This record gives sequence, structure tokens and C-alpha cells, in this order.
Amino acid sequence: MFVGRRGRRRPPSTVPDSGLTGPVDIPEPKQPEQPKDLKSRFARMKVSVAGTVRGLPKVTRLTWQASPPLTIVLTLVTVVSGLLPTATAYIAKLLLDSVVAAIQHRGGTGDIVRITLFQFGVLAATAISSAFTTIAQSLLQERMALTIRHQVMAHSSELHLAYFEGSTSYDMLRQATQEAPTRPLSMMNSALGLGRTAITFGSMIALLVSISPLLALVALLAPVPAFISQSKYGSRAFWLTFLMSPIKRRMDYLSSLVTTDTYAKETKLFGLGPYFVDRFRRLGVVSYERQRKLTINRNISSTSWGLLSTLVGSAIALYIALEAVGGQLTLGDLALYTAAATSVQSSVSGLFTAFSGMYENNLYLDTLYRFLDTEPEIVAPPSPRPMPSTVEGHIRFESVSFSYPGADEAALTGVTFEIRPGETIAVVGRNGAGKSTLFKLLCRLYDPTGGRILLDGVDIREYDPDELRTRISAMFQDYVTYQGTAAENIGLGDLTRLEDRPHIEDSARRAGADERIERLPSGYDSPLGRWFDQGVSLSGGEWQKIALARAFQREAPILILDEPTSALDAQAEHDLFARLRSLAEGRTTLYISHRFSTVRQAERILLLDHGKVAEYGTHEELMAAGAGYAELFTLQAQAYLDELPG
Ligand SMILES: Nc1ncnc2c1ncn2[C@@H]1O[C@H](COP(=O)(O)OP(=O)(O)OP(=O)(O)O)[C@@H](O)[C@H]1O
Repeated sequence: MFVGRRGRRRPPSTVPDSGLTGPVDIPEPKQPEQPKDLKSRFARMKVSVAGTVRGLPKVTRLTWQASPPLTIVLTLVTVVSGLLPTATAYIAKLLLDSVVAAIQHRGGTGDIVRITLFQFGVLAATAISSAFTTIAQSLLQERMALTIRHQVMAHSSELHLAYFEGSTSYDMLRQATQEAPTRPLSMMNSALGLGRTAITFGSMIALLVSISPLLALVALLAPVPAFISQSKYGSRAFWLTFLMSPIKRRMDYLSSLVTTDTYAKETKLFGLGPYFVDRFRRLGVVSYERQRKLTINRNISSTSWGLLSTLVGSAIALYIALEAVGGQLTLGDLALYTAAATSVQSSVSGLFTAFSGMYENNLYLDTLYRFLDTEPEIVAPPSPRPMPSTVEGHIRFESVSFSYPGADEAALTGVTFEIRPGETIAVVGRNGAGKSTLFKLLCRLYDPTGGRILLDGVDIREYDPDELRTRISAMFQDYVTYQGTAAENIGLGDLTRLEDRPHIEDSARRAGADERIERLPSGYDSPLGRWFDQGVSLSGGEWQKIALARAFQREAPILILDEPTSALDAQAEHDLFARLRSLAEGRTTLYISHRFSTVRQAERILLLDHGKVAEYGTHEELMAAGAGYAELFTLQAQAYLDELPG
């Protein structure tokens, strides 16, 4: 578990306002207008039936993957419990008939005892099968949730960086992690419910048809309206969840502003707590209102249509009772037929309910599958060029341009420069000039929209990106503070040496983090951060040294440091740069810094301006040129010189 040091940077969300100010509202869940005539309704039904049925094999595969034995148990129990209502009804008929026979002195009590025993067996089987169903379902629920979360995590770790920075794709990811783990089992349960009801239905329907085909037809048709209303609300519920996703996300964000340690200081100082709490409450009211309307409408509608079905059921019961009075049927027949009629009726509505449940779950699952089917955009070519065992670190940018997805302005335009192997380069420029973007492209977190980047003369896109990244060690501006021990925080920089304590200690020494770590209660084994256990809180600069140590942990031929000393004190910064020459020995090193005292120590300096290379050369060359770099350098130096006495 880890937390970013700074909030995520996101491109504009699909919802214009941020939720921090402005109207607290979300659009009504409006689905696209569709023609309402019978033919197009039927066509739509066909499409959704086909879609739902198509979703079934995937869910079956998922259930099977989660646990083959539990899937088998659940399926067997389903078949058995499908037959049990018919058996129960038939035994009730036998019992009633033998009681009547005994009363009329046509039979003995022996029959009654045998039938009762048999009845006990069936009732016990019903109880046992229901217990099995509960056990299998709850175990499967756990297993499936784990399987799906695992799949979602594994797939997320493969996806390209841009995916996480788009709000639409982020919503999809959110739904996949939150909703989807429970949906496949609901889908499976609905499907098994469908199977069970179909078995009950099949075994009962024959009986009903034999008394009156008309009766059978009435029982079949009565629950149809209830089904239609169910499926309509099912898809509305899905749309609502989808449209509420941004509002839920904003609520999560507001809640994190008040409940996360890193934000607490600022929210307290500015007195923002009550404001954020109130925003959260107001967003909550809107989201509750929407849910409430839907829940009430959905239930009123299905209950009303359900009453119609009950009315038909009672009419059937009356019809059969009158038939019995007329002497056409025995009392046992009456019981059997009544049970059969009710059962067929509830089976039909059960079939529809199960189907509409499948339909609704399928809509959610579609989101999961769409997420799992999203192809990572930055992948290895079909036959990647093998990475040479020794990378020299000769880097060349050739007319590299790049625009972030959805951004109007290019972050980099026609960037061309070259870094010789083992050279140390400082990248400077105003905020937003494109410095960090340059680093991200070199790590292949994004691909250039134009031009190419060469490593030792080869376009980096020809390599497997994972392989390429093993040759780069980096510290980003928004480095991660892992909630783990000090040793883990450093060791994660090179997983192959996670347990190599001497190497970890050496990395800490190189970053200047060793002294502080040694003073911690359990040294390198002290937990850092306060999320778990009793971790130690470090200062911003101390965290930065740990992040630096993590970068040094990996001994890669290319070293990238994005503002490595932004939080360090003057002494620590001086020490680091004094060491950097030996740390960078034999590696191509690039660092970004806004402090020109450190920048001038680089062999060459690259000045970026509005995404373009403005100047490139040694400190002396750029000073002699007397242009942008010289101006910025003098500006900063002047500020110090003014303070000097004399
Ligand atoms: N993830 C992103 N999505 C969209 N635009 C981005 C993203 N990251 C950066 N940008 C934009 O790209 C431009 C260059 O950003 P970059 O982070 O490279 O600047 P920088 O030179 O590193 O700035 P600083 O000195 O402030 O760190 C900026 O205008 C920024 O708004």
C-alpha cells in the first residue's frame, strides 16, 4: 500500500465543475430515446437476451476459475433443489389421498406412515440442499471477489500511464474494482436460479396442461408485465450508477481531504474542514435522492405488477376448487394442482426475475470486461530487439514532439539534442516548460507524438519497455512514500536486491539517508508512515532522501533525477551534489533543478522554453551567449549577491 506525495494530476474531468465549488448536482439518468412500438421493443429485447446469454460463458469460466469444486457443488444442488418442489407437491397429494382413503376405511395407516417418512426425507433434503447452497455461495463469493480483484490489479499494472490520467477510464477502473467483484456471482446465482426454476417449471407444467391448457397459458402470461418493469428498472439502475460515478469520486476525494494525514495540516489551517464536510454532505444528499427515487419507483412498479400475478393465482385456485366440489377431482388432486399452478406461476415470474437479474448484472460485467479488454498502449513490439548486456547510455532526441491526450497545447515541440555516454546533464526551464515530460518520454511512460528517441543508436520503441526500464533508475518529482520499513522503501528500487541489506545500506549512504535511518527505533527495520503499525513520521526532506536512496538502489546505466533536492536543506543539497560526480560515474545522468548553483555543476545544460530547446551547452558557453540561461543565472545569483556585505 502506498500513497503519492502529491495529489494526482488529472486532465479536465467529464463533469465540468470540480465539486469543490459550484452547483452540487448530477444529470438525471437519461437513456438514449428509443422507439416505443412493439416491433422495436421486441428487437431490443432480442438484443438484450442475446447479450445476456453471451455473457454467461464468460461468467461460468470466471466461476470455474475461482473454484471448480464449489462450482460443481452449486450446480448439483441447483438441479436437486429444482426437483424438490415437485416432489413435495406430489407427496402432499399422496398423503392427502391416503388420509381420505383411511377415513373412508379403504386403506390402513401403514401407507400414511411410509408417505410421511418419505415426506420427511424430501423436507430434510430441501433443508440440506439449501444449507449447501448457502455455504457454496458464500465461499464462492469470497473466491470470486479475490479472483476478480487479482485480475483487475494484474491488468492495471500492465496499463499505460495515460489510462490512469483520463477521468472516463478512471471511472471505468473504479467501477471494475468496486462493483464488479460481486457481480459475477450474482450473475451466476441468477443463471443457476434460472436453471433451478426451469427444472421445477418443466416438471410442474405437464400437470397443469393436463387439467387445462388455458389455465397453463394464463399462468404463463400473468408475470410478463412484472418482468418488463423489472428489466426497465434494472438498466436504469445501471445508468444511475454509471452517471453517479463522478459524484462518488468527488465525494471520495472530499472525504480523503479531511481524513488523510498529508492534507490535514492545510485543511486545518485554512479552516476548510467544515466546508469540505458540508460539500460532502450536499453531494451525498443529491446522490441519496437519486437512489431513493429509483428504489421506490422500482419497488412500487414491481409490486403493482406482482399483485396482478397474485390475482391470477387466486382465480386459478378458485377454478380448481370449484372443479373439486363438482367431483371431477380428488382432494389430493386438488392439493397437487393448486401447488402446481402456484408453482408454475411463481416459476415463470422466477424465470423472468432471474433473467432480468442476469441482464442487470451483465451490464456491470460489461464494464469489467471492457476494462479487462483494454489493451495497454505501450507494449513490446512483436519481436523486440534484445537489450545489449552493456548499455552505453548514449541518448539522442530527434525532433521529439509530444502532446498529452486531450491537451490543446503540445508539451514538447521538435526537441533535438544528444547526450554522450556517461555525461551529466542538467535540464532547466520555467514551470511547465516540459522538463518532467522529457523524462517521462525517456522512460517510455508515453510515446512521442512525433520524432524519436534513440538509446545507443536504437529507437527505444524497438525494445521491450519493461526491459528498457530496468536500465533506468529514476526519482520522480512526485515520488512515492511507501508505507513500509525503511529497508523496504529503499529495496523496492531493485526487486532483485530487496533482501540485500549491505547494498540497501550503501544506497542509503549515497543518498545521505543513512544517519537518520540509523537513529530510527529499529534502524532499517523501522516502519515508516502511519498507515499501519506504529510507523515513524519523517520530514519532507528525510522522505526525499529515502526516495533518492531507492533510485540509487538500482545500478542502471541511466540515472534520472527530477528535482532531487527540492526538499533538502542547503548542507544536504551541497553534499549530494558533491557526491553526484562519483555517484554518476559511468552513468548517463539527467537531473532537473531550479537551483543554478547545482545546475552549473553539470557538464552540459539544456534550457527548455515552452516545450522547445532554447539553449544547450556548458555553463561557460551559455553564460558567454548571454541569453536566457545567463539571464536566469544572473537573476538568481544577484539575489544572493545583494545580501552580501560590501
Ligand atoms: N498528465 C498530464 N496530462 C496533461 N497535461 C500535462 C500532464 N502533465 C503535464 N502536463 C502539461 O504539460 C506541460 C509540461 O509539463 P511538465 O510537467 O513537463 O513541466 P515541467 O517543466 O516539469 O514543470 P515544473 O518545473 O513545474 O515541474 C504543462 O503545461 C502541463 O500542464
